Amino acid sequence: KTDIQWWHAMGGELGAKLEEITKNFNESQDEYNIVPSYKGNYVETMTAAIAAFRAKQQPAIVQVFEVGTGTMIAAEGAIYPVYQLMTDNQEPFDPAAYLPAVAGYYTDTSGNMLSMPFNSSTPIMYYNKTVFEKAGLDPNTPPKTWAEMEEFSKKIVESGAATCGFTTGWISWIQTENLSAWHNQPIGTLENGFGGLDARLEVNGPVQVRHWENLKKWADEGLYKYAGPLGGDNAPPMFYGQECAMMMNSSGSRAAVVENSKDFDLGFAMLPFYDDVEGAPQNSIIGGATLWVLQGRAPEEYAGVAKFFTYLSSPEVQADWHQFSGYLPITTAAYELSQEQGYYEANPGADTAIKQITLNEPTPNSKGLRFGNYVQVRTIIDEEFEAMLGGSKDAQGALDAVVERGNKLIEEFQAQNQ
Ligand SMILES: O=P(O)(O)OC[C@H](O)CO
Repeated sequence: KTDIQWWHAMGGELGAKLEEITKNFNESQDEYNIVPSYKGNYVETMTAAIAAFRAKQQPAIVQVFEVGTGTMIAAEGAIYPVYQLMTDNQEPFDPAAYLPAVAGYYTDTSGNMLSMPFNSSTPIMYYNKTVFEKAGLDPNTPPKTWAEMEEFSKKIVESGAATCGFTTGWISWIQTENLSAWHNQPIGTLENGFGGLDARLEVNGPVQVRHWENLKKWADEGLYKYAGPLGGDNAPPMFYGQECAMMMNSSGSRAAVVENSKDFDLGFAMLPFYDDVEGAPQNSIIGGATLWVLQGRAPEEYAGVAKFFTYLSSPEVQADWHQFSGYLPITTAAYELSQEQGYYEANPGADTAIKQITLNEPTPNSKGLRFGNYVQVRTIIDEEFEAMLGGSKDAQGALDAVVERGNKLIEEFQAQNQ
C-alpha cells in the first residue's frame, strides 16, 4: 500500500473520530494507506507544514483553518489546487455539491475549489438549562439579544446560580469577525478581502467598538469572564464546571460539550445580536478548516489523495462526521441525508449552526474574510483585547490598534505577493 501523510489539528473526541474515518477508508480498499498525524492546534499545524515544506518533508495533506486560506492561496508553487488534483486523477468533483457558504469561501475568482472542505463550523451558543432554572429563568428561552444576555447574566450571578453569566471562545473569530458579519458590518474593504490583496481591515466601526466596550464593562461587573489565553481557549472548562451559564463557541465543539455536560441539561441557541442595529441578525460566517494538498509528493500519492477526498465527501461519511462533531454538513447531500435519518428531530438544537449560517443571503459583509497574514492578525486581536481588559486602552483605541497593526501585516503580504 502507498502511505499518504495527513497532518491535522483535531485533538480529543474529534481526533479519535478522524482516525476512525481514516481507518474505514484504509480498510475499504487495498492500494492506499492514509496516515493521520496530530500536529497541535491550527496555528501549530500550519506552521509545522510550512517548515516541513521548506525542508522538503511535507505531508501530502494538511488541515488548515479558515483564516489561513489567504496565505495558502498565495503559496502558488506549494499547493496543488484540489479541483486540479481531482481532474488530474479522474475523480468526480462538483463544487456545486457543497453548501454555498462553504464553497464560496474556498473558491478562486473563477469558482474553482482550491482546498477540500472537511470541517466547516460556525459559532453558536451553548447554555446550561439547569442553571437557568435555578436562576428563575425559562430554560427553554435562551437570550436572543445582547440586552437579554446582560439581563439574564445579572439574574444568574445575583441569584447565585452560577458565578458568571457567560464566557466565549475566540474573541477574534466570534466576538469580532462573526460579530461584524452577524450585524452586516464590514471586517475590511473590498468585500472583506475577497476583492483583492489591496483590501484593508476596518473592524473599528461603531458596532464593533460598542461591543468590545460592553465586553469590558460586563467583565468588570463579573457578568462575563474572559477565558484566555488566546482569546478564549479556556472557555470549555468554565462552562463544563458550571462556573459560566452560557458559552459561545464553535459548533464543532458540540461533541466535546455534549460529552462534558452530563451533569446538567444542555441547550443550544444562535448568537445574540443588538436589535437596534439595522440588518441584524444577518448570517454568521464559517470557521473550521479545509484540507490542502501540498506539491512535491509522488504521483501515486496524489491518486490516493483524490480517492480519499471522494470518500470523505460522500454523503454517508460527511453526515456521520457532521452528526458526531457538530461541524456543518458541508454538502447538500449530507444535510439531506441527516434530515432523512431524523437526526435533527432526535437532537433538538443540532441544526442551530446551519440555520444561523443560512439565515439570510450573504452580503459583501457576511461572506467571510480573506486576508494575507491573517493568522498573525488574529494574535493582534487577542493582544489588543487583553490590553483593553487590562485598562491600558479603551475599546476604540484597542480596535484602532488592531486595524493599524493588522494593516501593516496585510500591506507586507501584498508587497510580497503581488
Ligand atoms: O473550532 P473550529 O474548528 O470550528 O475553528 C474555529 C475557528 O474558525 C478557527 O479559526
